[in-house]
Amino acid sequence: MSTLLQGVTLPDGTRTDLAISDGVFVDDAGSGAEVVDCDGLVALPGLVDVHTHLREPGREDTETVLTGSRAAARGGFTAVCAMANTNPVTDTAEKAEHILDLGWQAALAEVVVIGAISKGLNGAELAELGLMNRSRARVTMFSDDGHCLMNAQLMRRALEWVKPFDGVIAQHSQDSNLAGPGACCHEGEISGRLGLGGWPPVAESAIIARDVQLAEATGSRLHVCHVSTAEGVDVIRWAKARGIRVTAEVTPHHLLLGTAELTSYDTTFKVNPPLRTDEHIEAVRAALADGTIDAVATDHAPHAAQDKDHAFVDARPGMIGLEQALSVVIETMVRPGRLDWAGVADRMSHTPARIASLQTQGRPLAVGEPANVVLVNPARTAVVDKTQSVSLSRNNPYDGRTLPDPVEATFWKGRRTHSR
Ligand SMILES: NC(=O)N[C@@H](CC(=O)O)C(=O)O
Ligand SMILES: [Zn+2]
Ligand SMILES: [Zn+2]
Repeated sequence: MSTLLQGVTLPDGTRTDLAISDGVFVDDAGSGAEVVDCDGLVALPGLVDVHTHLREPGREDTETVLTGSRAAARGGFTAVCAMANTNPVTDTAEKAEHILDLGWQAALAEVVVIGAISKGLNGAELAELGLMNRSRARVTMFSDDGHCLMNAQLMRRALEWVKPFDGVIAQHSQDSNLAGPGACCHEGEISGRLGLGGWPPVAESAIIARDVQLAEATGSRLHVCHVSTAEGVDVIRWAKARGIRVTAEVTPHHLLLGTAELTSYDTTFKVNPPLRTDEHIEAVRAALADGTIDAVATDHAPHAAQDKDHAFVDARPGMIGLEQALSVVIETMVRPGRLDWAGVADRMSHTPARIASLQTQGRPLAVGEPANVVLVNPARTAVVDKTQSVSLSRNNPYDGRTLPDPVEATFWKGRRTHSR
């Protein structure tokens, strides 16, 4: 099976042909190769998402490993890291291997398993970190995402535990003790106006500050999930300048959407951390541009209508994002000139692959490398229609919006996993 991507533009702007055979880039695809006309298309290395909720096992009505992989491929992703807050929680080697096997059965993207830090996400007792790492799933990233790991001693132990295998602890940085009663949006003018409890920015930055100090004390790797505040960015910038081993991600929705979405109390826009005000949106965009925030991660969080159709305070937090992630990054970062294609390749492929210790993802588009590639049409725009999603859920915050619609085709290990 060979393919020739003819006349494609690389992230650095050079125009070339890319030949694929047996899953890798080769010098010559041979005479029988399928030729793809890539005139006007940019090739990016397959995107890597370090933060995806796939909901299997437990809520297969909202997403499965298969449907989530489909959404990933459609969004240009060749790898997704599956968060541990399933039911049951991914907190043992056996459960980690189960998710891994489901990923291989779906065979539409590399499904990388994230293990829980604490048993059952209870925040009290460490899960089997070492056994998950030594399992077939080779778990290197651990997170209690959905919950903030509040216990500093447990955080310290987790950081120490993953150090021998250069693992990473990914924290959902929201200090629950600093949340207002029923906190479900940004604390500020908006929470007062809507009469909703708020999350102050310091609830995020105070935990990040604690955790980077623990990362420094242990010499271990910390990853900060979904940074949403200027204050959080400031702490990360300080920590990096000090040489602390911290990486951070921002979601597409925190790059594009703000508190203005909440005035209709539409629970699609309820998410943790909450959508913020313009000053914070500007801060995370600037931080992604200058590398203080290392990566874009979707936090794709599918929910059923029955879990969203409630008063704002009671609805489940989270929104989907795999299919429109690149669209939003183009809209907020590429079109305004804040990231070029090489920058997009870095923030959405090379760097997330490094954070998750993936050997065959985030590689250069070069002979001998695995043929993980997404073909991007930079000019195309469309109106997002949530009913057209291949995700099982419809909590799509971009529904009805005109956005770039870039993904023409995705190839994982040389095999086409999506085409328009
Ligand atoms: N982001 C969310 O609001 N929800 C996520 C959990 C999380 O990422 O914290 C979910 O699992 O639904
Ligand atoms: Zn989270
Ligand atoms: Zn999440």
